[in-house]
Amino acid sequence: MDSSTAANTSFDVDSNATVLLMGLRRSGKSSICKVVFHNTLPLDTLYLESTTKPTTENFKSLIDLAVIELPGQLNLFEPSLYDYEKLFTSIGALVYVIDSQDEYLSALQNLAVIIKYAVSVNPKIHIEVLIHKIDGLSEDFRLDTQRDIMQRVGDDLLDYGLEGVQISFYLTSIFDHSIYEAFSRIVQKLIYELPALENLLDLLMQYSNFDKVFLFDINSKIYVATDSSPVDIQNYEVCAEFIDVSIDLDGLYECNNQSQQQQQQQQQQQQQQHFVSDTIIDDVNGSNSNNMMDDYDLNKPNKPTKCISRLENGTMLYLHQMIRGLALVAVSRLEDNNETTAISVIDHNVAIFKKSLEKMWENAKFK
Ligand SMILES: Nc1nc2c(ncn2[C@@H]2O[C@H](COP(=O)(O)OP(=O)(O)OP(=O)(O)O)[C@@H](O)[C@H]2O)c(=O)[nH]1
Repeated sequence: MDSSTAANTSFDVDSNATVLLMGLRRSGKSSICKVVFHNTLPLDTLYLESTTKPTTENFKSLIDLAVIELPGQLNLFEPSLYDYEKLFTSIGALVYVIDSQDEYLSALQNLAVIIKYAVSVNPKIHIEVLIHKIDGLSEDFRLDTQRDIMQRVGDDLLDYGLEGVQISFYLTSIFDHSIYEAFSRIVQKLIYELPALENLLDLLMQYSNFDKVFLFDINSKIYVATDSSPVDIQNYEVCAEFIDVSIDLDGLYECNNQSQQQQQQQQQQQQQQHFVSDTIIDDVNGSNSNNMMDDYDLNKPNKPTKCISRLENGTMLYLHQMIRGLALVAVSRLEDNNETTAISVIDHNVAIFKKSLEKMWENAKFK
């Protein structure tokens, strides 16, 4: 990949890179925030207290994302302290959470009223519906539920004369990767220049013999972009787990005086995740003391990490830390015999990709 092939475009993020999370009480809003953005274990959300007032969380990644959660008991049309018009005009996406394990007809009525209001004050708003807690439904029943909900929402909008409104539906659960996949797709809609990023990733894939490549936000495991081939959830899972393994190995590499017990634990964890022992971890700048999570503190110097591993089935995983707490993670079915040359080519291409990303970021209007 030569540097002139890398698109020379700047990317803007939506000035409204704010997601409004709504849904009835106990639908799962706080749990989603905790699991996706704070790495809370799903079971630790069981006894979360009810949210009583709007909360905002800010996440710095490729875009500076804000997630506002409105308590389930708030009624938009009761006189209140909150300026809903201002709120709805300033958001990029409305994410409405429906508890699929519960009786959902009242949630659907509530959703239709909210959509009607949202599009009247902000016609450009993205409307995203999470059919949530699907872990409690059988495979067949999940699809039936989705069909039923989509049909009813469509009918309700028709009654309001809003048949043209675009709504995306996702089947989600905090107990598997579906919630990350849904949030990845939602966040991507707020990045204006996503097509340019996808083009760059397509080029990188083509010149580097990758089968799939993701640009991940390291902390949340949301992917902010991927190449244009379809996402296979297994590829996503293996790449997301590889980030954790790389971080663990990075820590191991950093602390020479780490106790033997900790090292054993990390080795066990690595084996559990089916990674073979020929993982190479490398600091691209030549210094050994780095931690990928450092990139989150944007005031700290950027010390990128690279990690390569071969799975038992021969697949190669390649991770390279980028800017803004992001990591490029790729899957390749590269043969063993030409590995060294191929990795040099990949390193070269990835370095060009990273420069293009830096350039895009420098030129971004909204930071
Ligand atoms: N089975 C299952 N339970 C979930 C899932 N997500 C959340 N829950 C559970 O649902 C319950 C309510 O979750 P909360 O996150 O508190 O719901 P909320 O929408 O924030 O509720 P309010 O603050 O009252 O508006 C908790 O016991 C969670 O553990 C899921 O994907 N599957």
